Amino acid sequence: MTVNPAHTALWPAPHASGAVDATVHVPGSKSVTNRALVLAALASEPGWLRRPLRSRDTVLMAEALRAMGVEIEEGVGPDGTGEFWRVIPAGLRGPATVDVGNAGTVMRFLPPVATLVDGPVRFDGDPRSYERPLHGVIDALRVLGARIDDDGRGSLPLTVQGGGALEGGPVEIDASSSSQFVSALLLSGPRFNQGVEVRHTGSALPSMPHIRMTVDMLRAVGAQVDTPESGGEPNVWRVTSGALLGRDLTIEPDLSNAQPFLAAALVTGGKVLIPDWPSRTTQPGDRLREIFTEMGGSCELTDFGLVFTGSGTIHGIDVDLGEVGELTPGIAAVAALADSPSTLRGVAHLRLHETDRLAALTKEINELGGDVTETADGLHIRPRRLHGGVFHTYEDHRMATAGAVIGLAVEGVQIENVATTAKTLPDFPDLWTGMLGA
Ligand SMILES: O=C(O)C1=C[C@@H](OP(=O)(O)O)[C@@H](O)[C@H](O)C1
Ligand SMILES: C=C(OP(=O)(O)O)C(=O)O
Repeated sequence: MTVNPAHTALWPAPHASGAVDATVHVPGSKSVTNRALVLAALASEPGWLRRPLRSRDTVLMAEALRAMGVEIEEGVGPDGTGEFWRVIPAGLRGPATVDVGNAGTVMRFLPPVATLVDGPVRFDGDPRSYERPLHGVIDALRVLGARIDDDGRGSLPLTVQGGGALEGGPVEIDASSSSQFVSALLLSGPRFNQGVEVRHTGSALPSMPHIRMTVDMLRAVGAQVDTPESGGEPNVWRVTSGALLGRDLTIEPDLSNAQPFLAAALVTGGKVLIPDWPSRTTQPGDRLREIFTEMGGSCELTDFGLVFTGSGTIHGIDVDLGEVGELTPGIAAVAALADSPSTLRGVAHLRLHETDRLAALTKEINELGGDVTETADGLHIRPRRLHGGVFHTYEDHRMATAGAVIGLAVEGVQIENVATTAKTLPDFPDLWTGMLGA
């Protein structure tokens, strides 16, 4: 096997010489871009995505849809409106091959789409994608009428034998390992003959804001969705069969990718402006306004965006992150630099994310001299004086950005494979050094 030199390269994380004072334009949301691509591909007329995120996860999604017959034109709009993708739906056809990389959104959102394809669709991806849970989607699709060939482990690689249509109807799943199981079934639900009714039967469902994002975006393209919040039964979502509209959607900045920049303000006692921070959003990153305020900063949502200011002091926090699990690595990094201990709870499912994030954070922070212990569902972090060293990233974009946050305060931190940030934020190294005025 050849080793990609980018994976072993070390990036010296810049150390902040003073308080940051910067405006950072954060590219579009991964979660919104990939939902918008799927919904536009399933619509009955063309649609537009403006300022889509262009990163490994979203390019994989676009390529996969193209492989199934969808046309996606790329261009640049007039007057600083940025890039756009014009999605032209077509009769979905196979045979097709889909590379999911290590994108949860691709590996979970597309098998339901593939049941609508006329022909087989083969799914494969990075080695880690074989380990990430997919059984909820596979088992549910079989109950709803799909034919899927896998090796019996309920995971990748697999082939969906698309029949051009799916019966749909009611299905029970345990989505406690990933909210994306629910989102996946709902997104394609309008195109199933009987729509879909998803009943979650397991223990706590993580990442509820991401399910709300799915529901909001479905409704915005004309789908009828009944949810627990709209008076339905707890843990039951129902999508009615019907045509979807093509829309013109401007993608919000990725608020989870804004996290390291907000953390920089907190860690250096500085100030960061994130333009275009939405006043209303389903993105989990919006919770950072509250979490990082409790950890010592303050924020103001202005006409220009979110202004986040650090006070020079960082406090520990005791917080349940079950709803906003993808924020955990960045919060752990800040917590390791705080003036008191932290407990991060409700995130056992992070053991099956891009890497086992609880083990990775514990090992890497402790190797810099930290004192982190894993609990059954999270982390205890007791801040200690840290020293430089290599921060390994395990092909996890959020490990890389978490290491960069620590590097601001600790001299001599080197991030292994910073290029892994390309999963959702290929511009990270440039945005980071730009923020620091380097
Ligand atoms: O639907 C989505 O866009 C996401 C849902 C969450 O997944 P899990 O529920 O698997 O944590 C989140 O962590 C992931 O980054 C994006
Ligand atoms: C868990 C994440 O990604 P994925 O969409 O691959 O699940 C993440 O981005 O933190």
